[in-house]
Amino acid sequence: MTLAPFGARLRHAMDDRGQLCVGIDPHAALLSAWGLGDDLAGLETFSRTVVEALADRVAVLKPQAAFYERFGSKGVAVLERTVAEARAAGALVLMDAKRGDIGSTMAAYAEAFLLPDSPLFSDALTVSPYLGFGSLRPALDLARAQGCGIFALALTSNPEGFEVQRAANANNVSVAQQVLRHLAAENADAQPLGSFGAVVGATLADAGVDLAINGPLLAPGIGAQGATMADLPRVFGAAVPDVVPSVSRDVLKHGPSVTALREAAQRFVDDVRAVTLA
Ligand SMILES: O=c1ccn([C@@H]2O[C@H](COP(=O)(O)O)[C@@H](O)[C@H]2O)c(=O)[nH]1
Repeated sequence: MTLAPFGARLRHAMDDRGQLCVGIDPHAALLSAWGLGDDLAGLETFSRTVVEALADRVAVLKPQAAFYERFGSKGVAVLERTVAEARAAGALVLMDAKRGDIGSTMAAYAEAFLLPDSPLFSDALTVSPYLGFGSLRPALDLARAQGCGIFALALTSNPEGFEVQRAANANNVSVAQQVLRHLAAENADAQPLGSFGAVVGATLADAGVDLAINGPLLAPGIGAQGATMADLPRVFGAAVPDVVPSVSRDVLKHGPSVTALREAAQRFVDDVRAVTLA
């Protein structure tokens, strides 16, 4: 069955459930705080609990692949189950794997995450455009064909990103702005929202770029990295309705109580709603 375009599915999910992405980041410190071992059993219980708590109510769940890969193939198997269970429970799954390589290799990464028969099939994938936006073509094309989404790093939430992403070409156009222009071209004419998004940190003093890409803007950095939902209007301006604020540790620290995880996520959803209605 062919999926509807990711952008349309995301818009619907955000209208229905609110603008929030919760990251599934099983840090060793969180496993310990939840009373779990830093091992495969802990990884599985942690992931299952987050899915049980949130997959039927938040718009997007974003597993961070690194925390599964550190356990090798058995950790990746937990990731496969986590993705499948989260999708089955109704969440859109954005795989945070930040893949990026020459085009021929990018095609294999795209198949790993965006081909429906793949064990890691996800609704969307984060990618790095720093081998040149054109190197992402196989992933962009496969995502479009399968009703999936792509989120390309534009202005990341970490301070170290500045020297690369704010560097400018001879026409004084920053690298980030060029990425955003490419995304806007991919989203041309898409309704109600394009499927090709950008990662723009909520931690930025201001975006300083044109964010009108007709696509979603994933905004990590809220909570543990210091940003709040109140920062969204300053960073994103008129694009706030297309922002998918992303929170990992500041929700996850409330586990393992399912109720407390749900309440924490709901507080963030309410905070975003307050900002968008202001
Ligand atoms: O610019 C970026 C891109 C991705 N991330 C990822 O988001 C989460 C943030 O976790 P918190 O606990 O909410 O800080 C994590 O998986 C990062 O790899 C980001 O932070 N910034």
